[in-house]
Amino acid sequence: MRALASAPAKTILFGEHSVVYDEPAIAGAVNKRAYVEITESKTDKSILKSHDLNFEAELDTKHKKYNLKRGKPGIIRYILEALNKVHDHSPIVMKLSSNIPIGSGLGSSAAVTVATLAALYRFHNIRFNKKSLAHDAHMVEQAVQGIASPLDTLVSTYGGLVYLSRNKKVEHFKVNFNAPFVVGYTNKHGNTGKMVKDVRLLKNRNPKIINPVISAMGQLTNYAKQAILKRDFNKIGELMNINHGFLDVLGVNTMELSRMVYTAREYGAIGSKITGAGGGGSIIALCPNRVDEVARGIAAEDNVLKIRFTRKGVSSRVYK
Ligand SMILES: Nc1ncnc2c1ncn2[C@@H]1O[C@H](COP(=O)(O)OP(=O)(O)O)[C@@H](O)[C@H]1O
Ligand SMILES: C[C@@](O)(CCOP(=O)(O)O)CC(=O)O
Ligand SMILES: [Mg+2]
Repeated sequence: MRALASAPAKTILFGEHSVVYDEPAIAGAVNKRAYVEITESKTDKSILKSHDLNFEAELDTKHKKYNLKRGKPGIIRYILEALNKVHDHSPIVMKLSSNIPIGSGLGSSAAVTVATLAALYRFHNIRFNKKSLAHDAHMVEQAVQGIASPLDTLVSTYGGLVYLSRNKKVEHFKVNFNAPFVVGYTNKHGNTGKMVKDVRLLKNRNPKIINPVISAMGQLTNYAKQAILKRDFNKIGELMNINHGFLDVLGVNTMELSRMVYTAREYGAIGSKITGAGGGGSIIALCPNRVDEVARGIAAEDNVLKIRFTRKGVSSRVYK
């Protein structure tokens, strides 16, 4: 038997970090994906391989442990947590491929988690739907990171451009939002678990300052929702710039992220901000009629990712 699944990366337009404190957020699935294939193992060992991420590990699914043969271990924790939820510990071979920059604020952890769970459900012939899958994937991210909002796993499961409300209701934007965005990413990676914990510590030390900032980020996200519905790019850009300032206040900005954010504005972006957890990773810039200029400006020192929003969420199938 061979089970296959894939799930998209995402970019957060508004509300990263504040979404962890139940404020609303807006994020969209993008056309970069993680792919997982599961087959029965011909030996008594479970193996996880990734050519794209250049790692190979032997998995001990019973004890959530692994023996790394080569590469970096980080993302394996999400896979082991997913296996522990669903798998019966029979020996399998898992192959992971991905064209999502990892640890870059584009939700590779959520895409890998959603694709792994969907492939496992297919492999074991377990019924699932998007609601249950998004929920289980969120539980995996939470278990690995300690703190996580449901945003990334929801977007990776459902696809499309999504508004997540304060009470965790998902609204899908009906607009065809092919806005001219550029994503820039640096070679310095962030770690979501660490960034989210650092924000919590800052908030605990300075509640009277940070709590109002977090609620202002929620308010800003609600204004942004109206601006997106009206396709008011100037307003969206203005709100992105304010959101970036708030993320800086939360301490998740870095020299490289600042460089990309201000380079984008210098080359004509009407709004630019960190996207994702920060501490390294990516920025997103809104640049009507200036996409090529902004991309060239960022590429002088960092990397540019050509992304398009996609309606395509998780997809999976099985061959018997
Ligand atoms: N080259 C790599 N190979 C395997 N895992 C990695 C590699 N680089 C980073 N990781 C891990 O991948 C995970 C990325 O998740 P996260 O920090 O949420 O970022 P994102 O979801 O934005 O990509 C982290 O657990 C990190 O340790
Ligand atoms: C910072 C946060 O809001 C988004 C993290 O996204 P990413 O893992 O950096 O792609 C955390 C969360 O929502 O769980
Ligand atoms: Mg992540």
